[in-house]
Amino acid sequence: MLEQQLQLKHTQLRNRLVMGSMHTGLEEGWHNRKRLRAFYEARAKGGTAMLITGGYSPNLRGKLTPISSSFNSYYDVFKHRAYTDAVHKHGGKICLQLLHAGRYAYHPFNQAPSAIQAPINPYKPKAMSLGSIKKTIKDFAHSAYMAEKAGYDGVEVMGSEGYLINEFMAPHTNKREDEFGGNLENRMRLALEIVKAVRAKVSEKFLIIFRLSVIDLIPNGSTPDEVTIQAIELEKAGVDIFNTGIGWHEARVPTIASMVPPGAFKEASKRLKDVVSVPVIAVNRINTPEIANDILTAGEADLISMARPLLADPEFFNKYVNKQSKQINICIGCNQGCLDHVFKNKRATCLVNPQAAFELDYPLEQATKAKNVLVVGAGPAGLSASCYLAQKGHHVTLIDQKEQMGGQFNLAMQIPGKEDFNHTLNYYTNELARLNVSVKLGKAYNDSMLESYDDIIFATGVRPREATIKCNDGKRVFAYDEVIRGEVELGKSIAILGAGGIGFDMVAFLSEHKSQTISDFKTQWGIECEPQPHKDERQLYMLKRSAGRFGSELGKTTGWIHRQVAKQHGVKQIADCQYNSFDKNGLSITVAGETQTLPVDTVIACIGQVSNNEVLKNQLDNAKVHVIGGAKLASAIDAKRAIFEALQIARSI
Ligand SMILES: Cc1cc2nc3c(=O)[nH]c(=O)nc-3n(C[C@H](O)[C@H](O)[C@H](O)COP(=O)(O)O)c2cc1C
Ligand code: SF4
Repeated sequence: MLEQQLQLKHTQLRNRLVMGSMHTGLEEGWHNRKRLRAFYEARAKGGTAMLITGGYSPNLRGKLTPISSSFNSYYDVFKHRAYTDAVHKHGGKICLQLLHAGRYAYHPFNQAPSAIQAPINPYKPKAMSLGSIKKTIKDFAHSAYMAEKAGYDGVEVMGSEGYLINEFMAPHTNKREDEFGGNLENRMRLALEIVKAVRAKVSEKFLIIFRLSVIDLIPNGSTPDEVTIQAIELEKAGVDIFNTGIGWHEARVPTIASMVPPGAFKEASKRLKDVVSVPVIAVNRINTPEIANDILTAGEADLISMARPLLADPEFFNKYVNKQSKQINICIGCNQGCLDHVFKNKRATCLVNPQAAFELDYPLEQATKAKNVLVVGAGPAGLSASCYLAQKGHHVTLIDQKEQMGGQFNLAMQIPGKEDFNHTLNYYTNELARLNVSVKLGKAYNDSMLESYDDIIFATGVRPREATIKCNDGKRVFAYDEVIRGEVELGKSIAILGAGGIGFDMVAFLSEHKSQTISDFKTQWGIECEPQPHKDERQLYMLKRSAGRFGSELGKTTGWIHRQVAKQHGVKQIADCQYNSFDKNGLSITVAGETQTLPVDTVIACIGQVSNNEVLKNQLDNAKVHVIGGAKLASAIDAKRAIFEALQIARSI
């Protein structure tokens, strides 16, 4: 169980929860030092047993980007003392991750075992010379030595996800003919020499965690048998704990997005556990105490890594151990606030917790005077605003003209792969009760309410934009919300108008897309990893007015998955398209000047939203009226912005 201590050789972990490595964007330079310290401190204070920092390169060439962080000097030692002290003060342990990016390094000086370019990087690597390999081994050892000086309890050597060490292990990227390439013994030599060199440079009590790629999910990666041998040899070389690595960054198999069922990769940790005698950490999409405990009690791992779940809630462990699990703000795997930010060189944060990595920027202070606040609308913006305001000590009333709370959350959680939005709705429902928010459903706003409150927040959300297509023969264009709510009868040949997030969600919904787990890849483990095509009952078309690529506005880390789902289900996509009319023969469209009729029996509009803000038209000049979320701007459904604005408005009242 999560609360059990774990005695390592010389170190005791106070429980089984590890914060997985996360590069937040606060690591570089000196100016964000206090912010990063506050970020780590909050997670240590929240009860997490051990934190692993984001990846730091042991040398210049291994940096992920030219401005990414490295760790190898006394300047770094001095800077990092602040982090290790803050974590130790709260009884936690902290390890530094050493990551050499190899051919994923996004700069022209990148190096790899062989000069084979990664499909996700425009920079072709140079094959490393023997001298360069030896120097890299020394650099890892030196960084570990410095990490111990900085007060770290250990290092995690990053040997997975397709970075340098992993590239040496896999025949896919290692075509060397010297002692570091060819047979398995040679391919794993770099990993083993790094571990031995680190062990020789640090004290006996200093932990070495190795993140081992258990399943590469690329063609010509390490086979399961090879992984077994790698693990056994690495343990002999001095590894104290194994962390599980799943899939290279270039793998076309979802490994962490919301479409991945929680706990999907526990079998990978189990495979490691079966062959080593040191503790093993399970990873990826373990987002509730229940899933964590199932894995621990089944003996599938000894420790549980949660990375994003600790962005979503730094108090995860304390809430669990104090029997307040219902109060945990659960990570929904959306990547919108965290990884999608990192890929845009923005600071990582969290959709459901905009204070993550902004602890010092957006604190929520207690109100000096408790006010009466009315929140209108119980969707993402209204729910979160009510909770933040009540946390500050205000008296909050939340009304919604509907009989059900949740707004757009209710639609989102019906989409395959977005079921976890249910967690967020449950979280807010529980918090409203705990914080004594007065909730009145089925109650519409009217101006007579203005008198009774000090402040009024309109969070009335959005409704679907209606399509203006001429319809004949009793046909009608359906709105996406009525389709998701099951209010209309659908045919077998369906045109989806719009190729934004909702258009792609509609594809997953109509094709009843099923996410795959690691079991589906069992027979192909390490050999062939392309998901198998599905057999669909319905023919779907996806149309958009603009020219260009479908799904170009989707998030970097999930857009490719949505496009892959559409491909798997044989969705026919037509861009640069004008919609003319819809009748019993189908949908008339004009593409590149030519008019044609698509043989569809159903048309669904996923063409955006309009704000539901009519009720406040007369009140815009009123100083006590505030508008947030979709009611303010309906350009796209955006729960991240809604919750962020809710936090900001609560901070200002
Ligand atoms: C913002 C962010 C940055 C990350 N940076 C690193 C990193 O530097 N090194 C690493 O090994 N993994 C990194 N990861 C991956 C996580 O360690 C973890 O494997 C992944 O998020 C899945 O676990 P989770 O479902 O518990 O979040 C990062 C993840 C996120 C969300
Ligand atoms: S942004 Fe989404 S995936 Fe990232 S931590 Fe928050 S809830 Fe989880």
